[in-house]
Amino acid sequence: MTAPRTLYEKIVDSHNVLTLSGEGRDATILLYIDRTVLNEYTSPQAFSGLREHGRKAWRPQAALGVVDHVNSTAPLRTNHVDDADAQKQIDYFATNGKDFNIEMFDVLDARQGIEHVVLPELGLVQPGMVIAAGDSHTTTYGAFGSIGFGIGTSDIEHLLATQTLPYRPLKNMRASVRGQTPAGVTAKDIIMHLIRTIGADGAAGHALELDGDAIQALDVEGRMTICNMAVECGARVALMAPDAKVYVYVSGRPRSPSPELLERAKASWAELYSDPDAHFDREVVIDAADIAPTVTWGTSPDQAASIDQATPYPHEMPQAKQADATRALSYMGLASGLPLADVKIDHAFIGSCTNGRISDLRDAARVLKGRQIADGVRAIVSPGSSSVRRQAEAEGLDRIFKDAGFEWRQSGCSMCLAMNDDVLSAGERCASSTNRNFEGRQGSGGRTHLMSPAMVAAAAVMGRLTDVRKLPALEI
Ligand SMILES: CC(C)[C@H](C(=O)O)[C@@H](O)C(=O)O
Ligand code: SF4
Repeated sequence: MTAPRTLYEKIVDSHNVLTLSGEGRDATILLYIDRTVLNEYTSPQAFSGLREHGRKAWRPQAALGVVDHVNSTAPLRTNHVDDADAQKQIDYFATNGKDFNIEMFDVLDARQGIEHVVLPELGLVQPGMVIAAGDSHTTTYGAFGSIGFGIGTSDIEHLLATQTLPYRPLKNMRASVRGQTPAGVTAKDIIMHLIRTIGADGAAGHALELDGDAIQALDVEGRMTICNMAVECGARVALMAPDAKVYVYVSGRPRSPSPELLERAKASWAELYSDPDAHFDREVVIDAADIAPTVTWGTSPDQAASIDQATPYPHEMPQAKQADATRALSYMGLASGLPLADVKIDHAFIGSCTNGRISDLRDAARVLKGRQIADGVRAIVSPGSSSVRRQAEAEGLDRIFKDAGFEWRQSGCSMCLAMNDDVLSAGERCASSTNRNFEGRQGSGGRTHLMSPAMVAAAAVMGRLTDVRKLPALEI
């Protein structure tokens, strides 16, 4: 009988080419990578490295590149941007695609979008895979029971040249979210609550498996939101055991394997769960009933609270957190003891690989239907991919957003990290469906409050952070 293994260990074992050094838990192995994801921002040096060393891409068909970080989201955008550096990245990316025989989607491609939205919607993420990308939010793919992790530029070069990576397996951690979430609580609230509970380094050095009835109850897109943001509590890999919902999601998409192959794959997918006695180095249990709509008040994703709470008094916090909290409140321009529901906003942003999928847009549109954003608020929505945008338009969601006063833009990372023209001005405060609220993340001096898309919509309507469950009823 083999020793019980975690889901993470099973997938690592099945991709272990050979042991490079050490043994047991200290071994460094050579890990086979099924898919490589590239973007224009983190891949250039890797390609330059390949050129310098005279190397080719060993398995170009395993890689896909998408322009997403620096591109414009203007409704009538072209392949050209004003920023010369960004233009260079976009052009070099296209050249690299041609020279190395790798498929690349430029901004005008009908399949363009944020890489972590595009891969799953094409059917390129299947259970049991190992996927690496030059981007930390590659953890998103854990929603399918596949290992996804971010790598640096020199690793991208190694990966393209060999389709493998030297790899030190991670420790195992499990977070179980038990019971039922209260009405109005979304996947985003679950992950923000977990991050707030265990801290921004709570899962550092671990592969984080999430299970429990509250996770099983989520649709696949909600699960992606959670795995995406798991990196904000330090997890290098997030994982959820795949189930029938995942099987349905991964079939019938433009790049899904054939129905026959999928049928055969299901036999091995059925093994993708942690054995009952598998060892976890760390375990936490969250009671789903405790979770409320959550917003950040600070400059780290764990500086968060329920919307019905107030900003903290740093001296009442654990010693180790006081200095950061004081600095964060000052950067955010917030006094202590201020009810979060009194915090006024200037901006609202819906999009990103955390919450830019069709279900996220539907959630926000449900709140906005028949309502108007508050005077003085600027609100934009950037669908996670061009195909999400088309789907939303087919459902009439664009009209709801526009009628409410939102700008309906093209897809890309956009204001999630403000590498294009979608930037906050210093001092501006934004309700944002994104995943990072670091200082300057959405523009130098800009202030970010993270929350779910429905909560962003509610904040846009009220002009201040708002419990979406308490929005005044529509006058009909
Ligand atoms: C630009 C890229 C390196 C970065 C990441 O790795 O996550 C970005 O996507 C982000 O969200 O901060
Ligand atoms: S949308 Fe944001 S988090 Fe996602 S890849 Fe782009 S910048 Fe990173």
